[in-house]
Amino acid sequence: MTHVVRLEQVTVKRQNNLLIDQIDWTVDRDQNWAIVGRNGAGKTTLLKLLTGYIWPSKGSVTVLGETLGKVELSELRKKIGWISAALLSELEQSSASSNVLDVVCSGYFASFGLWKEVPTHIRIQAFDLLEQMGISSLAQRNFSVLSQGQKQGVMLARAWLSNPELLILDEPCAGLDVPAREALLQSLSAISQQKDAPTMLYVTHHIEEILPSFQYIALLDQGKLVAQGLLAEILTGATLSKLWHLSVDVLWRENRPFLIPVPTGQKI
Ligand SMILES: Nc1ncnc2c1ncn2[C@@H]1O[C@H](COP(=O)(O)OP(=O)(O)OP(=O)(O)O)[C@@H](O)[C@H]1O
Repeated sequence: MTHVVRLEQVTVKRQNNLLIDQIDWTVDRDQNWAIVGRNGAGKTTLLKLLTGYIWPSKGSVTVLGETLGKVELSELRKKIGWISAALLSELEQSSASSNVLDVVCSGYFASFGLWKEVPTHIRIQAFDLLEQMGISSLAQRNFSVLSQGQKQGVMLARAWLSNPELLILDEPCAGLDVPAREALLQSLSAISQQKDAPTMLYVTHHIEEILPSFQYIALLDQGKLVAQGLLAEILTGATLSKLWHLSVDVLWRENRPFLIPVPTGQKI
């Protein structure tokens, strides 16, 4: 079986700091992973490694069967959808005067802005996706005037349209209120249930965002992968308390985890 992601003994060192420390990690096609760790743990660095925006100091990185260093990155990136604060700020700069439908359609070309004629069937597909997400009324609105939650939804539709094999979500619900968060998660859940759904990697600080379709988790601490495997086994009060140096418990409802700080709030 071709692995979607395979990291072997990967280390990233910058100015004597170990950003990533000897990580071994394999993601298979039918696995969706949550990635959790404290601020500065190395989560975004790990994601940037997968798309070739950061180069390892040691070790090998293979993504969608291609070893980085031996592949044309622009071709590889066309197969990867990415939602992050960095992408949002790129879109805000490049698409300030574009309407929402055009921003979604730019996902088809993996470009910022539209430089080519969009085929009619792609426009229809883009509109259908917006409709499926309940935001088609925004289609003709200028992207720059959207609220944070609306922009996040448009980014997801843009990534969805590009039909990626790997979908990377770096804190996609940051700054969203609860209804906007749940709407975005519902769309994500719909994507995960499609035939040929992409493999998803989801970075978050909020475990209640981890949907039942995410069955695996990687815990990062100071650049090290300190735990990885099945969510049900790893996501416990004990492991999170150790990771965060804070007493917490995990409560499960409807197959979703919720964080409960232990009342004393004592540091462990
Ligand atoms: N080019 C660089 N040179 C030196 N240090 C860097 C560089 N890029 C990132 N770092 C450091 O690497 C560490 C990991 O950063 P990263 O952005 O991956 O963390 P994160 O887990 O995504 O954090 P957050 O949850 O706050 O977004 C941080 O301490 C950061 O300051």
